[in-house]
Order: sequence, then C-alpha cells, then structure tokens
Amino acid sequence: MHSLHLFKDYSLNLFSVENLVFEKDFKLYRIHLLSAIAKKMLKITLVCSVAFALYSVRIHLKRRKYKHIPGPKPNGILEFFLGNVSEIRRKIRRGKIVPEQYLEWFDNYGSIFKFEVLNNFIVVVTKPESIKKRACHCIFPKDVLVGQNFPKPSLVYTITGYPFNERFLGSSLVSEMDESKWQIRRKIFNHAFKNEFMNECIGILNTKTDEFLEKLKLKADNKCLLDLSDLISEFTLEIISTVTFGTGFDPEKKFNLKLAKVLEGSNELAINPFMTFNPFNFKKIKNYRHAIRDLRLYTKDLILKRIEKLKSNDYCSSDILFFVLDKLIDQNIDLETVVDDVLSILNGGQETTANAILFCLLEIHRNKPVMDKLMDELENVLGQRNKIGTEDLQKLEYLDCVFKETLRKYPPAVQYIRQTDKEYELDGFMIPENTWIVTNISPFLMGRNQNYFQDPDKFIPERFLKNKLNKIKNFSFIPFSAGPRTCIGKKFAQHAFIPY
Ligand code: HEM
Repeated sequence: MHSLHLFKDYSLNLFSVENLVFEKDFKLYRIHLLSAIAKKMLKITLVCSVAFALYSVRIHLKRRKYKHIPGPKPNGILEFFLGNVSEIRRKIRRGKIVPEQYLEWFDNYGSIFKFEVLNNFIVVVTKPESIKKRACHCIFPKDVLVGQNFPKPSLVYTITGYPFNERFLGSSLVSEMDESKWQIRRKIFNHAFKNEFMNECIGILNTKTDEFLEKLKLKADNKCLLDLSDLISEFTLEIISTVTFGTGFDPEKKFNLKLAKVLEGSNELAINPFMTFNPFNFKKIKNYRHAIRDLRLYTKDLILKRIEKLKSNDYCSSDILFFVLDKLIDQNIDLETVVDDVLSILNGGQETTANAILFCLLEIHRNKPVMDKLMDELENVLGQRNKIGTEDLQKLEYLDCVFKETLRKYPPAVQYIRQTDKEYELDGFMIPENTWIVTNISPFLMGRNQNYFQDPDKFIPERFLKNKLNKIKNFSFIPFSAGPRTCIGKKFAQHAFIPY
C-alpha cells in the first residue's frame, strides 16, 4: 500500500515535472513560431512593397513615354493601376459602347488621343488624311492597316481565339498571329470567296429568303409578337452555314443554339474581361465552355464526314468546304485549324450581317421617303419578278447606298486594333514601340464624325450615290477594314443583304 502510495506520489510528481517541461517548451516553441511568422510576414511585406514600388515606377515611366499624346488622365489610386478601365466600365453600365466613349474623348482631345487599360496604352487615330511630310519611320494612319499592315496584338485576339480558356476560333483567319501561316490559308479561302461562287450564292439567298418570308407570314397570321432580332440571326446563320457546309444542315438547330450561346459569352467577355474572376459567374462560364466544346465537336464531325466523301469520290455540294478542303489537306493544315477557320467564317459572317440587316430595317421603317425610293427602284428593276438575279445587282444602286449608309451609321465592326513594331511618327506624334493603335480609322468614329459626314446622326443613303462619292474622303469609310486583312466575306455580306 505504502509503496503504491509512494509510486502514486512519484508518478504525480513526475507527471507535473514533465508537464512543466512541456509547458515551457511549448511557450518557447510558440515564441519561436511567432517570431518566424513575423519574420516571414516582414519578408513578404518587404517583397510586396518593393514589387509594388517597382510596378508603380514602371507605370510612371511608361506613362512618361506617352505624356506628349493627349488623352484622359487616370484619377485616384485605383485608376493609377487600372488606367481608364473604371471610366469605360461606368459608361458600359449606363448602356453605352466603348466607341461612344471615344467620341467623347475625340471632342475633348482631338483627332489623336490615348487611353490606358491595365497599363497598356492604346492610341486612337481618327484621321484618315496623310501627314504633311513623310520622313523615316513616319506613317500615314492608313499605313497601319494597308501600307505596312501592322500585326494584330495577340492579347486582344486571345479573347476570340480562346475565350474562357477554351479553344473557340483558336488560330483562325481572324485570330492568326503568324503572318506566313495566315497568308497560306487566306489564299486558299480567297479562292472560295471568288466572284463566280458568290454569284452562285444568290440562288441560295433567294430560296432562303422565300422560306424566311413564308415563316414570317405564318407568324404574322397568328398575330403573335415577333422578336425580329432572333429570327434574323437564325436566318443569317442558316444562309452562312448553307454556303459553308451545304444544304440539309442541322435540322434540329442545335448548332444555332450553341453558336448563339458562344456569341453571348464572347460578347459578355469582351465587355467585361474580369467576369472570369467572379465566383458567381462560374456556372455561367462552365456552360459557355460546354457550348464551345460542343460547337467544335459538331463542326469537326461535319468536316470529317466531308473528308470521307472526298476520299470515296461521293457527290459533294458546291460550298466553301468543297473549294477549300482538299487544298487545306494538301498544305498539311491540321483538323483543329480547319475547325478554327470554318468557325471564324460562321462567327464573322453571322452576327455582322444580322446586325446590318436589323439596323437597316429599323432605319427604313423610320424613314418613309427612303422606303418609298427603295420600293420604286425595286419595282423598276425587278418588275413583276420576286427573285433577284446577278444581272440585277449592278442596277440596284439605291439599295447599295442604303446598305452603305447602314454600315456608316451602325458599323458591325467598330474598330481595328494593330500593334506597332517600333517607334513611329504619326501625325506629328511619336508613337512608342509595342503600342496598340486603334485605327480609323475606327469606322464608328469616322462614320459619326461631322468633319467627314455632314449630319452624321441622320440616315441619308443619297450621300453614297455614285455622283456624290467624290465628297467622301479616302479611308473615311472602311466598314470591312482595309489592306490584306480586309473582310473576306465582304462581297457575300452585300449579296446576303440584297434579297431583303
Ligand atoms: C456586314 C457584314 C460584315 C462586316 C461589317 C464585316 C467586317 C469585318 C471586318 C472589319 C474584318 C476585319 C477584322 C479585323 O481586322 O480584326 C472582318 C474580317 C473577317 N470577316 Fe467579315 N464582316 C462582315 C461579314 C462577313 C461575312 C458574311 C463573312 C463570311 C461569310 C465574314 C468573314 C470574315 C472573316 C473570315 C474575317 C477574317 C479575315 C482575315 O483576317 O483574313 N465577314 N470582317
């Protein structure tokens, strides 16, 4: 018993001594840990402060390089780092588009101005006229697109090539940065878009327009409210996909729905590039990514089926794929790039043409004299016929003017961005190397500019009549861009517009 008692005492003592030692160690350990954390924090704070200071100096130095070019100054600490992003976003939230902000800056700062997005400087050129004297490294505004065909900035085209980190247009014609690769494919596709085939397309356009009008009539008879924008988007996609892939395309309209979803996502991303960082958008982004994947799979499947037909010498409809596929295969262009190119044609052609048609209908509806003149011309040229032939195209001058006036007032492509490869002098301003230049040479700014188009807010197709064309300054109207990377579907867009 005694021994047990002794043992108990001893063990208790031992335990408390151990406890004491442990407690002491723990305290020491805690002190060590805290000081180690404090040291780490200090190091991190120091590194962050140095990085922050260096980044601020970098911004400051970069800003100095552009000091001589007029433009809005970033205000406050947030704008110091983000540039003019918040000002642009404020306008977008109020329902404006970026070029409308340009108009305001143009009024405040003149024909060449700069603005800043996340430390990238963008110079906007709004004057198509040439500079007075041409010396070494001096460029005309038009040289940016035509004479020197400056490269496209890859960052801008990543949004179209890989939105939401998913390959959409990838390295398609529109987003290809490698000039030599682009040249090979552009040459092949130019062959498909040549005049003879485009003239053949007028037949498809007539048939599809008839189908569309029947559908419209049916809906009108049912006296239901119509959303023309959806119907016209669907119609233009159907035409462009028929011209690209042939008839009998996608009867269940799955492709149309997916493409509409992808376009919705791309537009949202273009307006708000930060949307991917918002966790509330994750589900939406997941859906966009799925739509892109499905779209590509569907397109790839169609191309593979066509390759099989080519191999077995089966009948193939005369469409864009028919003209380009064997040539692309001969050049060892991989399947994914062919998918990129085909999608770029659908993507480039659908929304732009649909927008042009919609805005045109809106303006004709608002301007009765324009509508009357148009109807008179159609009656004179077509008589009792309700189908348009290629021979009619030259005769429908007023219709062509209406098309051009629509593109002036509502250009579907509002700006072109290129990047300088070295320092250049442009209209008296030194533009540093690697600057993004927004040219118009931006169709929106030129079209809405009183100096180039009188009463720019009015819809006056007559300004494009042949006898008045000399009043329009060179390069003040380039809705399809200019130079080597001009729109490949320009002729087709004009044709698609005419049956309306
Ligand atoms: C009113 C209708 C249209 C307008 C205003 C328009 C405008 C443009 C513009 C401005 C560009 C140059 C873009 C840039 O430099 O970043 C372009 C390129 C392109 N467009 Fe169009 N477009 C229209 C219709 C079409 C149609 C109908 C198609 C196809 C059927 C099409 C296919 C393309 C393609 C593939 C490119 C890239 C060309 C290249 O870089 O080689 N477009 N378009």
